[in-house]
Amino acid sequence: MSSRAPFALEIQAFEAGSPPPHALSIDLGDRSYPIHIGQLDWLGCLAEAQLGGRLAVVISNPVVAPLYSSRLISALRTRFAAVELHVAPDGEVAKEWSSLQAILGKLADLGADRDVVLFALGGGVIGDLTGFAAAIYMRGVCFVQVPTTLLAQVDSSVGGKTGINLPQGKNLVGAFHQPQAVWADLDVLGTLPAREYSAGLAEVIKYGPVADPAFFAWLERNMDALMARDHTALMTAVRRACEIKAAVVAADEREGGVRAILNFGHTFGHALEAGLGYGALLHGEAVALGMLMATELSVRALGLDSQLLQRLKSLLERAQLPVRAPYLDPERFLQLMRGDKKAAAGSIRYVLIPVLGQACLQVAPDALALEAIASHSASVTK
Ligand SMILES: NC(=O)c1ccc[n+]([C@@H]2O[C@H](COP(=O)([O-])OP(=O)(O)OC[C@H]3O[C@@H](n4cnc5c(N)ncnc54)[C@H](O)[C@@H]3O)[C@@H](O)[C@H]2O)c1
Ligand SMILES: O=C(O)C(=O)C[C@@H](O)[C@H](O)[C@H](O)COP(=O)(O)O
Ligand SMILES: [Zn+2]
Repeated sequence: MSSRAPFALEIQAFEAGSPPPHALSIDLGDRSYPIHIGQLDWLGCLAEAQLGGRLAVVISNPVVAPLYSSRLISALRTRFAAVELHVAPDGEVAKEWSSLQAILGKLADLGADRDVVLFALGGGVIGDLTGFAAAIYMRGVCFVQVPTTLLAQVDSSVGGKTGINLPQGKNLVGAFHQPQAVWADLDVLGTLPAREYSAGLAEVIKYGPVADPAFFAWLERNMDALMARDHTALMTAVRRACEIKAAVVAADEREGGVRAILNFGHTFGHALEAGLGYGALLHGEAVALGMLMATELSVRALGLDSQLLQRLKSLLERAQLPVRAPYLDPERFLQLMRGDKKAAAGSIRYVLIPVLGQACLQVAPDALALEAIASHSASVTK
């Protein structure tokens, strides 16, 4: 098997000790935008973004809207003549055509023109759905990400990947469309259920193996504080995750190369999500399992030191994430992975780890991939 060179990535060194500034910026030329992190004043963020006008539409869901929409709507009323709320269904199942159509229909019914601004108030599902609606309504309108899950704050709200699922695979329909700003208010995480919080930690952990050994070691030292939702630890983790994601996206917005490293664990994970039925596993849980499988494959195919596999497994366990996948028929698993967007010329390309902190995109024999899957899966349907 030919071995690919790891992607090169330049990121600022990780400094856990220094007090983090509360706003980052993602450098995309005239489409650059701020990522605000911390205890936020949404009015101030809005003023800084210089957003205002005739109509703002908040897109949320039945869980998040009762918690946070009135606070957001009050802030928006100071700068928009009209503010409307649209409540999409909750959960992964909402990332589909009917939810998208309902948003687009609502915008048209409201008489929204190209100056409308959408606000995605929710987790990654609401962010992906709202972003896609913003990308295609009147061929593109502005939107702001107001992420309310840990996963959305550390990953999905940044970088402009938007879209919906098909039964055949995750995120198979979508667009790259960058938001105007990201407002990651750590206070809203107080109401997040424990299982969802853990799912977010999976995407935090992801950044270590592919880009940042020092951050990985910091996570090992600070997982207990993170599990206790300690504010300082959380601030450091969210900020570092966004810093890495912003650097990767700025280097390769449309995933022609290095951006693929953010897909570590996702070839396996997305297959689990689609194969078991959307919502059976949370996205972060599927990514946790996928990272174990991809690391196992890296050991078997690239000779990665198996110590990393043990370290990763132990960190995932401490984050209360699953480390054994439910059974999925191996042929179905492979079939779903062949539909992954990174596949080329009929071959599945995996994000693998030749050495801690570096990643490459690599074809591997199906037999090895099946061994990696079997090593971290239940052997039969329960
Ligand atoms: N675009 C990207 O770059 C990107 C990156 C990672 C993941 N994703 C996508 O994100 C989705 C997963 O996102 P998620 O994990 O945020 O799931 P989610 O959006 O379904 O939110 C998880 C659950 O938490 C609830 N919730 C949200 N905020 C809450 C709060 N503050 N308090 C109480 N409950 C709250 C939601 O209603 C939901 O039930 C997947 O579809 C995944 O494919 C996209
Ligand atoms: O931003 C990216 O790039 C990512 O790959 C982040 C992933 O965590 C995320 O789940 C993303 O939605 C996956 O994208 P896809 O292109 O594999 O559908
Ligand atoms: Zn993901």
